[in-house]
Amino acid sequence: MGLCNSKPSPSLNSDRFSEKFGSRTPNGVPNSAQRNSISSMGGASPLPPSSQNGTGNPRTDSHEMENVKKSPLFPFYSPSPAHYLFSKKSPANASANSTPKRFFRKPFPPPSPAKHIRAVLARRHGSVKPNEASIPEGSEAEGITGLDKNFGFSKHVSNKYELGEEVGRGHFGYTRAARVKKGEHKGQQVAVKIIPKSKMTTAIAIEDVRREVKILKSLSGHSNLVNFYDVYEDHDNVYIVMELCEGGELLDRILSRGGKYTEEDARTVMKQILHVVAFCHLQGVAHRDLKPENFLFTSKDEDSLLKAIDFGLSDFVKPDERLNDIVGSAYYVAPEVLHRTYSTEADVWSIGVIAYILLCGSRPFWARTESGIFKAVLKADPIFDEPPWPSLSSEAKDFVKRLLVKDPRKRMSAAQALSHPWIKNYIDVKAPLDILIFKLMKTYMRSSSLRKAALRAVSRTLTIDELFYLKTQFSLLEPSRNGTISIENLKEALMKNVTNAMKETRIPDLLTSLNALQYRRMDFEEFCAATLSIHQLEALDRWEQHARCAYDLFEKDGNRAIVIEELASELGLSPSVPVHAVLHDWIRHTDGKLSFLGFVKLLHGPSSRTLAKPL
Ligand SMILES: Nc1ncnc2c1ncn2[C@@H]1O[C@H](COP(=O)(O)OP(=O)(O)OP(=O)(O)O)[C@@H](O)[C@H]1O
Ligand SMILES: [Ca+2]
Ligand SMILES: [Ca+2]
Repeated sequence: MGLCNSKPSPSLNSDRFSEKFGSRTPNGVPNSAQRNSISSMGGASPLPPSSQNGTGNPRTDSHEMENVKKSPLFPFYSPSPAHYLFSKKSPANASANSTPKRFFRKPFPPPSPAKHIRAVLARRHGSVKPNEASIPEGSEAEGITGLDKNFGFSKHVSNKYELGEEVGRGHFGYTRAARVKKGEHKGQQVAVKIIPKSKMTTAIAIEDVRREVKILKSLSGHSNLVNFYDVYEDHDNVYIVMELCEGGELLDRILSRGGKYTEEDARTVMKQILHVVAFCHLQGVAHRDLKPENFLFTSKDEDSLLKAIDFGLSDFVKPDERLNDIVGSAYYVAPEVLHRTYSTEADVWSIGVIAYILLCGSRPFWARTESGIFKAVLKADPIFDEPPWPSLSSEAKDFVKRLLVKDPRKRMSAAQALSHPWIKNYIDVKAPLDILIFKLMKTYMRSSSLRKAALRAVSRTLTIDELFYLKTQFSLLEPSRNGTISIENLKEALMKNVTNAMKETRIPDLLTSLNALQYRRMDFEEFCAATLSIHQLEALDRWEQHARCAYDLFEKDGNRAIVIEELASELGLSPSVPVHAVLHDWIRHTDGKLSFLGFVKLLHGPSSRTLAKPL
């Protein structure tokens, strides 16, 4: 292994530009209510009108950036609907010393509550008009005729729970603290998310609530996921009873630190987010609305546990399935979601946006309008050369960059991100099983022996960091004493993590495609070949070097003479492809063996799309 010694290129960044950027306010944080009401104050624009190009991308318009710099003071801006202007109650966590009208000195506006993509609001509420998403108190569930709003949940929430003060509010529901009135847990404090039925004006909206409950119920139990207790309904509302998290939203903590975390603190937060998201993905659940408002601390302590909440937009996704509805919150949405073909990788993008915000206090993709944000997400590269980035570690930058890769196949998985040097070199992490391993193994098992030999050559060029992740995953599969794994090991590892969600998404079906392992075992060397991701390696600067080294190794003991027709069938080309013209350069004319070009194409696996891809 590691014969070619390919190492990551040294960082070009240094600390010499280190600068504290971002003025702080003396008085602390606005809570959700104030954050929203600040946003509503005249809808203040963070940029002078002349400087807005609608993309939010400074690289697309350096003039815009100059204007931003010349006008350093921005009103704190959020385009979110101002719920509290329409609510009679103020939330319980309003604190007297928070600071409305704060001013930030930043090239981009700091984080604020994210607004859902319009399509999301439309599917829950029908057509969307300004402020429609705000939830009036005591609304009636008259709704649209013909919609069945009976969920079959228990009735009479007040028999068991005494509802208390409101602790938070989103676009779809509001949450109240409550006390258990009777039974084993009498006296215990809980949270009750109340979703008004009057807001469920479409069949999709009703289905979303049903799924929110189903997913929360089936995933409950992970230490970084809010615990589900009960669900009720009455004529007006659905009530989801869960663990009360008393430490507030991650967004509030980011703001209370002037919009920026130290690397060390950001790492602690990231570790917890990645853990719970890797768990969801292993179960086949995409959260689809990851943002700092949807992570809550259990207590006010600095080292409090962080919990994922709000599975209102989440969905089950089978291993080979792609989702296609545009959901989420604009600032956090992944490019492939906008292209309407995506899976769990989209959550990892959102985590990248959160990581970016934690480390520098600004959003990576910003514009005033929804379409402007989308344009930035699709086209713009986030800034990494403005303060504070030059003073942050090169590992931190690499970590964020590898989450914010536009091509989802090249993006790290959540479990992989936990093995990234920025995390694993500094804190102890018990890596979770990665669903990606099973998916890659499935493709490998279906590959021809020639492709397997090519992958094996690549596996021998992996760096220590890349091998670290594979070693951890291999050990989670509990190899026997002679260092090999069987289909039984794979099954047991999955079953250790099984929940009802995994049954729904038929994750265990992945094992059928690995059936060939019934008759043999796999050693670590083959495991590396089976589970390395060519797409991810391709995204690295040193890919060319990797591939050349691998080709040299392949030349020594994998390359053989091959005729064009055989190669065409290896690549799964359709008979309509003019193979002689297309594959001409893929075979070396001197000895009839695979050329470097042919080798790299072969690595991508059997697909006629291989033809279209540049090297
Ligand atoms: N278990 C809990 N403990 C304490 N507060 C909670 C809990 N669950 C939710 N909240 C508070 O209620 C707010 C709204 O809850 P939630 O995010 O589930 O609603 P939503 O309407 O689906 O939100 P969104 O607008 O993001 O879709 C949260 O941001 C949080 O402040
Ligand atoms: Ca929420
Ligand atoms: Ca929600």
